[in-house]
Amino acid sequence: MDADKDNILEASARHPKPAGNFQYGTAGFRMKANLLDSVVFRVGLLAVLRSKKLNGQTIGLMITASHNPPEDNGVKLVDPMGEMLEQTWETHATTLANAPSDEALFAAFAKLSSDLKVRMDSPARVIFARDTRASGITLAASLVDALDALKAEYTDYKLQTTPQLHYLVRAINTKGTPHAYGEVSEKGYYEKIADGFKLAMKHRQTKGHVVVDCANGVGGPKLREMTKYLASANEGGIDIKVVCDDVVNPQALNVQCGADFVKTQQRAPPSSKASPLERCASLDGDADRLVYYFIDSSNTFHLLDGDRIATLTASFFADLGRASGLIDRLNMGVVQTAYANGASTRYITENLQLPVICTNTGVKHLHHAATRFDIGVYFEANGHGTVIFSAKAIKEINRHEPRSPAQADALETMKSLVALINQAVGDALSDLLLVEVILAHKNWGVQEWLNTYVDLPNRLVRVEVRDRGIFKAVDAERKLEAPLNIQKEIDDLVGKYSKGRSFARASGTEDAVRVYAEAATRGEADELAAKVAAIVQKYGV
Ligand SMILES: CC(=O)N[C@H]1[C@@H](OP(=O)(O)O)O[C@H](CO)[C@@H](O)[C@@H]1O
Ligand SMILES: [Mg+2]
Repeated sequence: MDADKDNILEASARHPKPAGNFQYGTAGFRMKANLLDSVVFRVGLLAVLRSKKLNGQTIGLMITASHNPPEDNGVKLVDPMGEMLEQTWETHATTLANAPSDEALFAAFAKLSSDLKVRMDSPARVIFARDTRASGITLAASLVDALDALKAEYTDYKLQTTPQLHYLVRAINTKGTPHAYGEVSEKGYYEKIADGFKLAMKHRQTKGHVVVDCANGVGGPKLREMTKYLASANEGGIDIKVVCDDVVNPQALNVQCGADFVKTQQRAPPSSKASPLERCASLDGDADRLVYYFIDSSNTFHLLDGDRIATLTASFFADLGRASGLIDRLNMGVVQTAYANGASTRYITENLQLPVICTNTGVKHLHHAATRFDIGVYFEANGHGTVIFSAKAIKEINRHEPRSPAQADALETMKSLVALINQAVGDALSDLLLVEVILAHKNWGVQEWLNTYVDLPNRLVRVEVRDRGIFKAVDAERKLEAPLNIQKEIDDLVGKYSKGRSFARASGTEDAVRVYAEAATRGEADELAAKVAAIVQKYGV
């Protein structure tokens, strides 16, 4: 520890902490890039500690601020199986990030390593990557300074999507085991997904092309790369038209395009030249979120968001379960948050007859709940999600003896989807191909997909209050237990609206309270949202 002490103190002096309080939030640390130097350095120290604690398993570190503006950046850690960092360690990250001086930082580091019984002579391995933000290169250098100070082994994977980094972490840590996830390289990532796609598309064909807006981020070059591993549509592959892929000008990132723009603005990027019924999709800045959309023959815009991807995917797996004869052996379910449109929840429970779990916001909560199913489909309405398979599901799928050619076909498709789907984390590129496979199997276009159910009109508003901390949510964030009496006022109001549903909760990523409302008509949804927002405002002064 003494040698570490000198090294940490010396290196930390090059990365002084600015004023302010930092918090490892829903998506790691995220803020203006010029405030992040010390944070990234310190998260690097924690990554080393985490790897040592786990006997040298590889930990991932991603430098990205996803859909935030170009001048922001962020950092998050990836655990050995490609999952998000274990929650108790988020607190440790926050502790290190806020140590007021180099000495205090070392003291906090030493205390953590002793409290957590980390063997400092264990090896430490870290891999890292970044999105296309201009600040990413300097921040990666701050990270390397931390890794060098503690003599950790590391690999810089440079530009990658967030899900690619998760893939690499999982592939490294499962290499040579019976659960080997795939070859440890970017090429291995494309090959695994493309092989799954090709198998799933046997005897099927995609209809026309899909236009993909890449938010002018890292998803652009990576999607182009992936297309090299896929055949064109007339050879059983897919025609992908990549747009909004300007990564030369970093200022263009997420501006007037990308999944967050499309979802929150409920419209196509202004640069879109889509014609009626043309299939369009948008990724976010680090390519872990995906939404689809189209304009119909009367030029009306329709969004096919995370709820739609969840319902489409769940219905397809239910079909495959029945067709393969595995339906009774595997339990299947969907995980959503309170932001899921009520019509989607109803469609899943009533039409698909599948259970739905509602969790707190943040994919780690959804992912965790989805592990309760053998085949768990989870998506946030904003387009972040995936499907995960239990060990039992994989075993059943691999050993089941089909009793007919139809069963064999369904089983083959299931196997190929296990390869195609990025089970470590929601992945826009893998989700895109998953949707394309399902549409091809169902022989559907976007209109048929939309026709499965009718969304309830809804409204999401942001309310700024003095202290959002006083709003304490319970029941998967659908109710407020504090301030006292606020929930009763909201309930009384909601009761007056046909198909009314509304809730308020403090955002985990922004200094605001979010209010969501849905009702039978657009006018009522807007009115309900405005009135609940007024209640929040009243309690928030
Ligand atoms: C309503 C909404 O879209 N909330 C987002 C947003 O969380 P908030 O806690 O609502 O700020 O950011 C999270 C992280 O990116 C994402 O997981 C979540 O879905
Ligand atoms: Mg993202």
